[in-house]
Amino acid sequence: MRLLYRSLYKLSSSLSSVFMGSKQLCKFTFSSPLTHSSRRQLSDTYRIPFSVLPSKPTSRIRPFCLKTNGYLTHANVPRPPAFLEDANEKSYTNNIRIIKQRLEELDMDIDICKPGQYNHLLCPMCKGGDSEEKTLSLFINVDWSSAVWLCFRGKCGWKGSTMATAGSTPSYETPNHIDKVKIKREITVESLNLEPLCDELVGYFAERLITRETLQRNAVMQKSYGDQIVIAFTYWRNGVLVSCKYRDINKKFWQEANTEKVFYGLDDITETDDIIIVEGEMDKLAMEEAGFTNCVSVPDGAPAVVSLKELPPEEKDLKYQYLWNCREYLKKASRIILATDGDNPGQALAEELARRLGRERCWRVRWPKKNDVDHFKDANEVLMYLGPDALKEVIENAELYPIRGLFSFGDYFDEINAYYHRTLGYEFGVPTGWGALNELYNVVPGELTIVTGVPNSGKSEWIDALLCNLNESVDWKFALCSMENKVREHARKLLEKHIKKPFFNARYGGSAERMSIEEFEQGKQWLSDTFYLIRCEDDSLPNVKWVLDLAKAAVLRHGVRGLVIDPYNELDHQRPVSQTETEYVSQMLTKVKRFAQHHSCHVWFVAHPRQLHHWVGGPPNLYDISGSAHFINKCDNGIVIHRNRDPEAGPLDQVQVCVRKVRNKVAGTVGEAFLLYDRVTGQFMDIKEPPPRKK
Ligand SMILES: Nc1ncnc2c1ncn2[C@@H]1O[C@H](COP(=O)(O)OP(=O)(O)OP(=O)(O)O)[C@@H](O)[C@H]1O
Repeated sequence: MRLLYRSLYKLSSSLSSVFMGSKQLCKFTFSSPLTHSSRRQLSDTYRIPFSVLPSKPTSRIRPFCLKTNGYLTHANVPRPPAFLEDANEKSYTNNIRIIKQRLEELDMDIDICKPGQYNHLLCPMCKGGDSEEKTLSLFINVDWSSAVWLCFRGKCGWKGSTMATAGSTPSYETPNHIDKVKIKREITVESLNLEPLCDELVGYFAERLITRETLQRNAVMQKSYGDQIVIAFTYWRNGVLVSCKYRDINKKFWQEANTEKVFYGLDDITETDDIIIVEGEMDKLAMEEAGFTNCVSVPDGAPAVVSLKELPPEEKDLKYQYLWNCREYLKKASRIILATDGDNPGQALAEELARRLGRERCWRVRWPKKNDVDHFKDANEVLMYLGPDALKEVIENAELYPIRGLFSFGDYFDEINAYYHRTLGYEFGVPTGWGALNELYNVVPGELTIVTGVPNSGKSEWIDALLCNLNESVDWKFALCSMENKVREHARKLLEKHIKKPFFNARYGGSAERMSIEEFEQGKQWLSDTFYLIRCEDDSLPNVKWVLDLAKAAVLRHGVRGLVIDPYNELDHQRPVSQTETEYVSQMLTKVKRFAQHHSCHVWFVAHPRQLHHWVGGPPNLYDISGSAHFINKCDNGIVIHRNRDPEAGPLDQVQVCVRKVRNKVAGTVGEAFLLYDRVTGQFMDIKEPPPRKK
């Protein structure tokens, strides 16, 4: 029996040591003198039926399989035999001391923990998430020989183990086994053999305008590696040395292994609302020379580019662990100035920091110009070349970190200046070519004009004439989506307006001479150079997106400045059943306007009025447009084209251009103008001075 217990104890010890390294189910066989039955009994009793680092928090983690609900009670935890306790009292006390120390080093609060049972603690990695639940399950062996833990919070899953063997270190990792977290070592200036800076190194810093006082306040030291001396930047937290980073003469950096990742200069931001973050220790020291001690440096430099991935959960955000480790310091800050390097990695770092700290409280700096092309790169360069006052000015002139979608007018000053000085072009709009409309309607790039009128009022003709005028005056080109027109007929109408002669010798031409073949050939070239046709080749109806995509191609490929969609009802307007026509029209017009604005392109959109029941021959109202009041609400300009059809009421060739809406007062105002329509050439003319018809 005594022998059996001795073997048991031996087994228990050997189990402990295997326990740490194995991720497998541990089963042990015994060498003689155990009998088969005692071996089975022992095997059953001392099997450790769980992986030390289980992939799932299942029942496999229950030691000794004695409990059905996953938790052990004092009563059913097997205890070592009493005489062994006596015999190993010293080792038992030693175990407690070591295990306690190891777990406390990992920030586990084990004062309330009992061995031989599952203890529920706040996980030092995830702090229990937002709810701050005690999600860490810690099991300490009854004899304090080892401990194992697992955080049951899905996002964390931190797990690990440690044992009381001298010289061993705890091991722990996240469920994916990729985020191996380094063990935090206790270090001191003495244990790292750090020494005060020698005069040569003080001189080296002096060349960079870093004074001895600044070096002393920041406890910059040195360390000897054989005959080489390197700079030691000491990292402190609450006055305790937590890490040390070295820099050799070749600007090579390395950090003390297994130490905590925190900001350099952390203790300088304990009480500050404003924090400056820089990219290197030298920059932190440079900031101090400019009068800013509320500055910290990142410990690891900058990433090459901004990650395109979603932000990882903080426990997996290993590159930026220092941010999370210093969260308490950063929480309080209301203004964080990101004074990272001006190069691409520096800017990528600023973006990564801003993503994590919240853009709304971040600011950024603009490094001054070095010459016509380059800017200074960082704080130390500015200090060295321009001095502390210039560096101070850089920080004082820090600007709000941009937030996508949130702007100030200041962001647009270039554009506003250009508008004021009229260097953009067409600020007042392009005159239509008809004096009668000069005060009422001018064509501004980026605006949307809705044109309506009863059928056959001459809407399409008027728009075509307008395009010809604009081409003549400012050489604009246009994309035409005119579904009702046959191409050849549309060509005829445009050519007649351009050449100012009828296309055919036909009835409508009267005595006017037909355009010559030369004029026709020249006109064809003009057509090709001026208009780009958006047409659906098959029978299906195009939708607005399709039209706008092609118009965009016409803008980029041919530089068109105007798009005509004539008429609206010839497009495909299928919409989801849940969407009303009003909602659809609103969204559709938003897309059209966005296109116009983005491409600085004027869009004319022809929309028919709904059936007018009691029409007495007058021009319709913009609100009569079939479909939705959004046509009038959303457009920049609303024009009704109307013509007199009653010989009693006035001349039949008179066309009324009713400008019913002008949003941009620079470009016009509401009012009416009358033009004459020349049926032979399709030209529209001012009434007072009709242009001579070419014979
Ligand atoms: N003031 C006018 N006097 C005589 N005929 C005109 C006048 N204005 C247009 N027309 C003629 O009316 C016809 C239709 O013109 P247009 O296609 O421009 O009208 P619309 O308003 O666009 O028609 P719809 O609403 O059917 O598309 C053309 O043959 C055109 O020559």
